[in-house]
Amino acid sequence: MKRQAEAKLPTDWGEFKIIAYSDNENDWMPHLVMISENTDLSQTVNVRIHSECITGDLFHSKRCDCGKQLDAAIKYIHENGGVLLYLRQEGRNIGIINKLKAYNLQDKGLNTAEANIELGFPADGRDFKIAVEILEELGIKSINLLTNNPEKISFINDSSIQLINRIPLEIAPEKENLDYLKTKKNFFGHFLNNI
Ligand SMILES: Nc1nc2c(ncn2[C@@H]2O[C@H](COP(=O)(O)OP(=O)(O)OP(=O)(O)O)[C@@H](O)[C@H]2O)c(=O)[nH]1
Ligand SMILES: [Zn+2]
Repeated sequence: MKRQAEAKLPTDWGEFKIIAYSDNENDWMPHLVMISENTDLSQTVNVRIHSECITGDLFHSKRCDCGKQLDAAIKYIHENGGVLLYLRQEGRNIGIINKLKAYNLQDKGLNTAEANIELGFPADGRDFKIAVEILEELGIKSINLLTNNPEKISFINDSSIQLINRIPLEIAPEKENLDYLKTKKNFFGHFLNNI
């Protein structure tokens, strides 16, 4: 995992720097990092570790809360300083094709975890090793993490990175994603108070 390229990135939210990380300089899908201007990486840094969800992040799908979490995280990071890690872990690491197959199974009554298992995958195929590697490469030693996911918390707690605070990133449920959020809370143990 290496820093392959970086550039200034002005956005609707404000000024960021974007960095692409990959083993291979010709990788078309490198992990991406957005750093808000004036972020001091030697202090405790606000960090969002976001797993790619093209349907939610780009097409504003209502099946999940990913797109709204991404927008809220970028806004928070712009306002308070911080770093967004955009990890290419589409569909909790099963890829977009399998995620669409999982959606069909969910339409037949399976929940998000059961659908993954029915397709022969773990309920959640991610780990956050890459996130730790990237944070280390950036020289970050201490973070506040924007998440509701207890797995991310324990992964960071077992790493070289010091976790100071969890910043909740809870989105108001809608009827289309209520079952999805219930599974997040009841099966995966996410800290969700509005469900
Ligand atoms: N396999 C599968 N993946 C999904 C589904 N809905 C969303 N995802 C993926 O789930 C990932 C986001 O993970 P979530 O569990 O929603 O949230 P999280 O990032 O673990 O937790 P937070 O930090 O609180 O947001 C993205 O990669 C999405 O593409 C689904 O129904 N099936
Ligand atoms: Zn999503």
